[in-house]
Amino acid sequence: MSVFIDGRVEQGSFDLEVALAFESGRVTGILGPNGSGKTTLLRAIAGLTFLTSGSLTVDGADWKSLAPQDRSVGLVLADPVLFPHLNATDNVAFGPRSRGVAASTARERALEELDALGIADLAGRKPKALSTGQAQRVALARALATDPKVLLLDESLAGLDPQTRTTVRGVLASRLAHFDGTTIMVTHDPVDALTLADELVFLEDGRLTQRGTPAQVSAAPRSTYAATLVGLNLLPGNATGDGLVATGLGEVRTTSEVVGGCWISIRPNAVSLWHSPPLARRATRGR
Ligand SMILES: Nc1ncnc2c1ncn2[C@@H]1O[C@H](COP(=O)(O)OP(=O)(O)OP(=O)(O)O)[C@@H](O)[C@H]1O
Repeated sequence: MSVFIDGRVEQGSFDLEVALAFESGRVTGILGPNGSGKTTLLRAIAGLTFLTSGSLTVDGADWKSLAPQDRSVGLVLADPVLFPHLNATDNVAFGPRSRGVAASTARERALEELDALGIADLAGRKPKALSTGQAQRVALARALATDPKVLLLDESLAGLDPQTRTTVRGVLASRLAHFDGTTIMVTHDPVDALTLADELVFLEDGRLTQRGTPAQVSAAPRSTYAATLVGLNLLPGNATGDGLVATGLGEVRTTSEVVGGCWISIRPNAVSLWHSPPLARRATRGR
């Protein structure tokens, strides 16, 4: 076990009360409706919000009263926040530098991390010359370059267009497979949850309502929210690279550039069932 939180955070009329353990080397997706306490949980682990009562330990060390800068945490928000005057390498090197690593070692580490996230070619660019997707990869590299014990992702892919999101999600999945720390990821996106997370935690109104692997939650969702979220259609397919994927149900058109064996996820509410061709007025929504 790496991160153990058993406590309460009071914020005005809202209170979060959870007892959760997160293992190192694993990715946990935190899901729940707006205002259910997901960001509050991440802020409590990062030290940006203090526990009103209870305990927070990481690898056995007491973090409850530790200042944010003394916690080994990498935090990536929805909007990439980079220093505008520094290029990508120096932005990423800033993390290890601020933890006392020598300049040349920090730059080497930064280049390694940019490479791992597939953006070594952007090393010399300043943020104003980066797209949002590229900037978010730099922000991820900066968070990872400090080798944090805990990586906190708060809707980190939310600001990306669907195609970029697919690319960054793939890069992130490959990187997290080699990350030894604990990753806790807040998302509203079922595809992020099902493809990146080893385990899902559902919070509703400040309380844990379900925890399990994606397969366990899909098989027996305990709330309407969980059922809606995980009720994805997942189809095995074979992508030909021209935007078409052959599946057992026929050809599906996608915007993804993947070629070869793949999985397609289709949200149930994206499927319409028609008694006669779509120009007819009567349609039955599929669920
Ligand atoms: N500083 C604060 N003072 C008082 N209440 C707060 C504060 N920050 C958040 N809250 C309240 O705490 C509750 C939980 O907020 P939180 O941001 O953790 O929810 P969330 O699950 O991350 O929501 P979302 O999905 O919309 O991002 C909300 O009701 C919010 O209004």
